[in-house]
Amino acid sequence: MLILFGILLTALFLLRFFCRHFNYYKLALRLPYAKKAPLIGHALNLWVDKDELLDKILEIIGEPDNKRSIQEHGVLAVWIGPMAIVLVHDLQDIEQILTSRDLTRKSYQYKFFEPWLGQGLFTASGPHWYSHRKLITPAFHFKILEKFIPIFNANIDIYLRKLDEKVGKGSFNIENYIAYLSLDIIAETAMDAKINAQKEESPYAQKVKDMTETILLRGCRLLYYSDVIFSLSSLGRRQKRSKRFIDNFINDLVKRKKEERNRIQLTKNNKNNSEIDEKERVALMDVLLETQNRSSHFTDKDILDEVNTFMFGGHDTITSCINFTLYLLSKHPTIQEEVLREIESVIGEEKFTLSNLQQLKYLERVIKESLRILPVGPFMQRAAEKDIKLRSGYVLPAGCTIIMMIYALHRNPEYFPNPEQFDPDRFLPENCLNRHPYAYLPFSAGPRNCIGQKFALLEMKAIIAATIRRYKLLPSEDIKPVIHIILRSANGINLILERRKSSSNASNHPQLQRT
Ligand code: HEM
Repeated sequence: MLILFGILLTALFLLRFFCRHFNYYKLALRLPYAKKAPLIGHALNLWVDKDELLDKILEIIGEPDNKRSIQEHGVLAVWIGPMAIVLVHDLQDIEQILTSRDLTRKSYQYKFFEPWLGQGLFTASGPHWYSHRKLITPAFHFKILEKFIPIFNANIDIYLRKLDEKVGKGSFNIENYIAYLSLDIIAETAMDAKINAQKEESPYAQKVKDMTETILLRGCRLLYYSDVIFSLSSLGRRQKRSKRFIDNFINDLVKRKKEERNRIQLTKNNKNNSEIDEKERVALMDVLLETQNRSSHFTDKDILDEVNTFMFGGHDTITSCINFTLYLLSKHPTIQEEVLREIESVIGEEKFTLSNLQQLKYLERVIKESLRILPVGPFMQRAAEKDIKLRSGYVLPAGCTIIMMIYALHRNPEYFPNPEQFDPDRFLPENCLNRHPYAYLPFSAGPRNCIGQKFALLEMKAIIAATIRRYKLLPSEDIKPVIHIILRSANGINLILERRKSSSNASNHPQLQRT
């Protein structure tokens, strides 16, 4: 009797569930789909170690039937139990999604970032995101970015000293050298804080790494998708401790910054207060405080969320892209020498400035090509808020998760012939002329594109140029790309360094003399 009642209750529950989601299933079931076990779909295939996820997804879309379906229709639904995840490959569909006003909401998985980033730009949606995006955009103006170049220079000096110790010592993993350098730079540019991640064990840097790791691990364990189970788990408690530390650290900085700004305000009477002094040292946080002065809707919590967002968005991404580019240069000595020739002719042994970094056009093409082959954001996700009819006639139902396949998009031979070949000349102006603007999307596009891309390009140019100017990079071990939130290498970036003869010694190097 009890069993019969249980079966009836389950059937009623399922019936109610399918009735409520009738439209979703009606439309989702019409999409071309990757065939797999009934009911559970690909749930078991994607239940893999975090290092294998990229391979598994590529394996699914590489299966002959699925590949044909993607080429023919531009979309493929992968079922994970009752959930349809729609992989979108066609560049016109991707353009439609990225430019649609109804598709600015991020997918379910982004909620795992919320304990850290709150309602910062990366995670927010709707009117909150829209108004903040408008308020924060001026923070990335070249006038402000220019003030960051001395910060790049000073931190790069420390990095070069550290790397000097690796010359002549054989293969080593450069990954953490870049990671700590970019953390020092983003902490100083975003918060005006010297965290000295390169010099010593930095508790703040440790907590930031911890936060990223706990988010990654949560995403890999279905059980932890439940907020309750996660918050009771040891991983959830670890995340909470890191979050508390990070928030206290930033809130203290905000408090000190406000006091400092009040002091400065008292002493300058004749200046236009809404403008940032040309000579004044400025961090992204100052721009947020300036914004708060102008808009009473911008709260201290908003500042905390946005600073955390800058720290997240502006550190791992840059680290991964620089690491991949150095790796690719080590594998392509002729291109590496061309990069060196350009640095010698444009900058010589001088310090980096906004102007000379902007003139490194060949290096810019190298970085663009590196981001094509190894896009740091290989998949971009959205949650459909309304039904979306695609060019092919298929309809993505409201409620489904959409994954745009940037990794595959960048390998479309129609736009990038011989796609696995590393060839920076693909980005010569004449070669870009007739390319579809949505064929290459390392920073996304449309209203939710990367707000920090100009900042990123400048920093990456400075770090890569400083490295190549001083060392010849020799390859050591092939990388294994994996998705750990972003694309990175599972086995690190192992290289061999040789000091260049043309580069002057640390003692007479203009940058190194200052530290
Ligand atoms: C190589 C470096 C970088 C790459 C490849 C990159 C890539 C991206 C991509 C693909 C997105 C869109 C994500 C999505 O729609 O899900 C994005 C968004 C974003 N990025 Fe970056 N990024 C980089 C560096 C930076 C830096 C340096 C900052 C800040 C200092 C930054 C801040 C942001 C923010 C705040 C967003 C969210 C924008 C919005 O939704 O309005 N990024 N980035």
